[in-house]
Amino acid sequence: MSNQTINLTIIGAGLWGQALAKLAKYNTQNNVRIWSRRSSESLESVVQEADVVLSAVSMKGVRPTIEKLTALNIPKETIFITATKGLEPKTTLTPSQIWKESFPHHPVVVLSGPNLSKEIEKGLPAATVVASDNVMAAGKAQQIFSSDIFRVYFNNDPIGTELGGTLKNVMAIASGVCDGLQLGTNAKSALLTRALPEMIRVGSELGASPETFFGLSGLGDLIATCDSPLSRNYRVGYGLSEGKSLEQILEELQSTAEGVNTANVLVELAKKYRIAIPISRQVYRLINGKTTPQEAVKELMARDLKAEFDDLDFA
Ligand SMILES: NC(=O)C1=CN([C@@H]2O[C@H](COP(=O)(O)OP(=O)(O)OC[C@H]3O[C@@H](n4cnc5c(N)ncnc54)[C@H](O)[C@@H]3O)[C@@H](O)[C@H]2O)C=CC1
Ligand SMILES: O=C(CO)COP(=O)(O)O
Repeated sequence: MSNQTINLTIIGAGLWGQALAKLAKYNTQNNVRIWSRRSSESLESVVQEADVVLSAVSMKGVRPTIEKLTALNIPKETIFITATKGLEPKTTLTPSQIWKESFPHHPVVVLSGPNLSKEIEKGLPAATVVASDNVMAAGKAQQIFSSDIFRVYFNNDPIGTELGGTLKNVMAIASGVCDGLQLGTNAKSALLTRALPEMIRVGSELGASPETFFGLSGLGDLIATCDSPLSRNYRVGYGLSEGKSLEQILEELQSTAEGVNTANVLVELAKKYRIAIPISRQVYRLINGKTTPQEAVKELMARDLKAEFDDLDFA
């Protein structure tokens, strides 16, 4: 691995932006700056010299951040890394699609994996994926973050990698409900197993490779988020199972739970492309007050009987 200094600017000083800054600083050859809306420095001053700009803002911050950056004169060699897990409500685009649309001549890399920020902050070992159609850019992202506490894999399916991390947030809400209602290990296992083909159906329709969902950013993040009270999305589901309102849960959370917005956008996408999303649909109904946790479980159990693999095409 080269010892060349890399100038990295991280935009977004939330939980994930700070954890990623810590990982990047762990490798002392990186020169790391972190910027947020509340920073005293101008955005221009922190991106001017950057080789790589990483965005770790929440979904609602992606478009405003990009609008600020497009007003600046950023050299086209600058690599953008997006670490946001969400879908844009108006356009249903993923963050990397928005970055690519706004910066068509820049390399864009997706970073996603089973990476609960609290564990990363403690220095516990973890792995992630960087995905891009630009191999050199992905290699640079790998170089920035790889260390003896963080193992970084590469793939060339940015959309699949991004959708794994995005769609599992909706499943984490369902999983929190499952645990909160004490439905047992069999139910939880069935839920997570059926969540994966649902995610793959959506991904395939949007141009992702099915295989990607069996990797760290898909199955890996599904396991991490659906089985940990450290996940905010899981906590949303758990709270709903206790009869709390979504408003109360989000007020108590004081943090980002992307699965709520993602479920709403996903239902629109599913309608447009006619994709079956039974689990996500129940999550959507639940967060919008159209069903109760108990009713949602009943409806999932009462669906028409079908073959286990009739809707997946791995060819
Ligand atoms: N915390 C975690 O464990 C992980 C989070 N992520 C993803 O990273 C993203 C950020 O998550 P967190 O840092 O945990 O959330 P957070 O709530 O701690 O921070 C959100 C960040 O987005 C910024 N932001 C929000 N609205 C904005 C706007 N309109 N303009 C500019 N900036 C805005 C905030 O200033 C803040 O820096 C989310 O998409 C999340 O799914 C991904 C992997 C792990
Ligand atoms: O994406 C995450 C872990 O990979 C973080 O999950 P939450 O956003 O549910 O906390």
